[in-house]
Amino acid sequence: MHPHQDDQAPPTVYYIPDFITEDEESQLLQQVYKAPKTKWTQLSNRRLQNWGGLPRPKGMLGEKLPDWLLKYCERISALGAFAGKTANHVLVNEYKPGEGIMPHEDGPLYHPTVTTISLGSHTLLDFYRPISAQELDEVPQTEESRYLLSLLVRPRSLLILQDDMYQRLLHGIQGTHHDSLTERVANLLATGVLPGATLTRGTRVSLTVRHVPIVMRANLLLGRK
Ligand SMILES: O=C(O)CCC(=O)C(=O)O
Ligand SMILES: [Fe+2]
Repeated sequence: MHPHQDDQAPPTVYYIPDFITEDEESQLLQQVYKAPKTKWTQLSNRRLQNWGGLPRPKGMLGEKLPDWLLKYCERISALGAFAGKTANHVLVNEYKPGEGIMPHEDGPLYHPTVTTISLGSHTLLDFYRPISAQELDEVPQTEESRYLLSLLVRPRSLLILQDDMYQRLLHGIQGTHHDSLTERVANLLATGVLPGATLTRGTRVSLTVRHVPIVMRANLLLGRK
């Protein structure tokens, strides 16, 4: 049996090319790189900035978003991406060519919609089936056999993932320098890139814009009104 035969196509993916203009893209990049060095967290294969507070199981100690991010939180929320709520959290990730992120789930702390603006370069976001309990007894599932499809995100685009794409599947980015665009890229038609093309990665900065439902106010934590 073909290993992917019983998997459904993703139910809720919206890909919006040119969601922001080239001017807005360079302004956003300027703001990201203007942030103090201490705002960056260096990980082994990327670095990141966290804005809006640190999401924790008991809630997020909310911090005011700067205007340059609030603008996009509001623009994305106005599309109805967060069921009437306004996004209050932004993760900025920077990937140099060859960098990526291991397949993972984003977890339960967020409203189950993730929206991503890409800046500076494209990337290929790969999606994987989770390992099911019954399969654990059988043949070990390799990353390759669990791979389902990829989405190409080009600079200035907005990607919105909801439902199973967010809650059931894992997503990751391979640490490569070149991406070959095969039939496994599910949104190729929407990107204007021809099948068979190879794209070379530059430095990509992504803004992952989300809504964290449980927010604590600092003054409540300090016991003041
Ligand atoms: O850079 C991206 O588009 C994905 C980032 C991501 O998956 C995350 O930060 O959880
Ligand atoms: Fe993620």
